[in-house]
Amino acid sequence: MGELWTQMGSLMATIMFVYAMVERFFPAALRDTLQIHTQKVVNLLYPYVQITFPEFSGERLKRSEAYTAIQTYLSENSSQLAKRLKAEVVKDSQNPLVLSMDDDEEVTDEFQGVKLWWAASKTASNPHAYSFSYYSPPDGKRYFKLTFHKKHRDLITISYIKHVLEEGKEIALRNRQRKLYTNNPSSGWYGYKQSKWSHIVFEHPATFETLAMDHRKKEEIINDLVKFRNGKDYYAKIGKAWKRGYLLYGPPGTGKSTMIAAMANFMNYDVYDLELTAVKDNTELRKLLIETSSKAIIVVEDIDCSLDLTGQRNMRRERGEEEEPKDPSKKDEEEGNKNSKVTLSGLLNFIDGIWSACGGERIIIFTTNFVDKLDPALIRTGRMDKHIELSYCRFEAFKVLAKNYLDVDSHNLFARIANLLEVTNVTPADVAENLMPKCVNEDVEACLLNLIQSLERKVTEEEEEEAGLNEEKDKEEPTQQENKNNGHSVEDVKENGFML
Ligand SMILES: Nc1ncnc2c1ncn2[C@@H]1O[C@H](COP(=O)(O)OP(=O)(O)OP(=O)(O)O)[C@@H](O)[C@H]1O
Ligand SMILES: [Mg+2]
Repeated sequence: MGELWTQMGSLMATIMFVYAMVERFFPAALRDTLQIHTQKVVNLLYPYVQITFPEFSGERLKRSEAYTAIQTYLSENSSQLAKRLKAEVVKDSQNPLVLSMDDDEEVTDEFQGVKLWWAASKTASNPHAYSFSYYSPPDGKRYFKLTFHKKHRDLITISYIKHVLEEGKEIALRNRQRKLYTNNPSSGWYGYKQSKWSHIVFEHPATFETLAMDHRKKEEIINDLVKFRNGKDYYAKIGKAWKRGYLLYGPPGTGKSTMIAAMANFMNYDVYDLELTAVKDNTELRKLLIETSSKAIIVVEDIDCSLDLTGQRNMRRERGEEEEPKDPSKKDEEEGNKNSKVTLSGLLNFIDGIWSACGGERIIIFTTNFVDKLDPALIRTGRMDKHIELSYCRFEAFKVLAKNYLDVDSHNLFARIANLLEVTNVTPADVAENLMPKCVNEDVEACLLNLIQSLERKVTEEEEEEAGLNEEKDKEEPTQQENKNNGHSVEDVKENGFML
């Protein structure tokens, strides 16, 4: 063994000596020729192909998208195999500390039975080369190097690299922090911080499991969403933009906003809450649409209150008929609307005009308490493809709320509650409020009894109200009859035979 080391040492020394001689005495031109020929010989004998993906490319030295996608792909798939890892803080990620392989580390990957090698490397540092550049690192340029056997060239260059880039982007999307956006008034669109949307991190805990509604209806919505999410090729095949509209309608407190949050969590989409009254005109509306990303839900809450979009009312005005008397509480709202010149046609174009197709994979949701007030054109199929009614709380929805709030599946008070929920209309919001323990020592039974009391009170109130109405009706009826008989009661008519 000792002899072997001695021989190796002397061989190395000889190589170094010859290399130093060549460097020193060979003319530069001759040296280059020698290098080219040596490379050719090596290429003949070396059966592997190498591809490098530099971190910064292009004139503006922007971080390469391919590099980022490869880094994400390798972090997820191969970081367990690497022995030396690098921890980086990544902005907008669910897990801000991301581990990736360190420089000069190598991992293997396999694709369709073919083995390949990824290495993370960096060129020697040159502190002067980029001293003026903000983007470039002073410690050399990083790159990934992919090595594979030349007989798999087609498979790797055509399929594998595409797979890595797509998978990397998909992982980044999955791990990103989702955002809730709202539109800025257009006065803030210019200047130093020009942005049409402001955002915060979207952190609503609602899910379809916690949403109280009919089980079958819930399943139907989930299936519809899954079909939409996987429908990229289908939408392309039928020549339709990859988007879908949902209209959520029902009384206040029945879970419309909660369902939007559950949908966003289920689909892993961002939410754009569009405040229509802050949009000046149709052009601005289009600009806002262009600035939304794909994998997003665009929401217009209370569409009936946002703008004067009720076609019926416009038609009535055209016919010169009187409008319904205005609710004084809506005065302020309408005054705000006067500043907005967004028209119904602008909104229709927003939903399904040519511009709406840019980006793809978007869901548009309108919510309203009064579905009948909306223009049929606004909610026709193709614009609002699926109409979902969220209604009052029945027993099945109650069971979900009882599970959420009290963690019970059954109780002997459930039967009474079921009967009460059949005869009165209460919203899930009301039921939820009653189920919530009001102090630390309130147990399940106390909460259920609270609910029963509140439901019974409501039933009694409704009965009294109905009795009052009937009484009024009874009083009114003879008066009407008297009027008809010119001031004489039915009995008068019968007795005296007055008839007109
Ligand atoms: N179907 C439901 N499932 C679970 N919780 C619900 C449901 N409906 C209402 N809630 C509860 O009631 C609260 C109010 O519900 P939400 O804001 O979703 O109602 P909404 O239909 O959007 O009302 P509005 O029409 O006034 O905007 C929620 O915070 C939620 O806790
Ligand atoms: Mg709401």
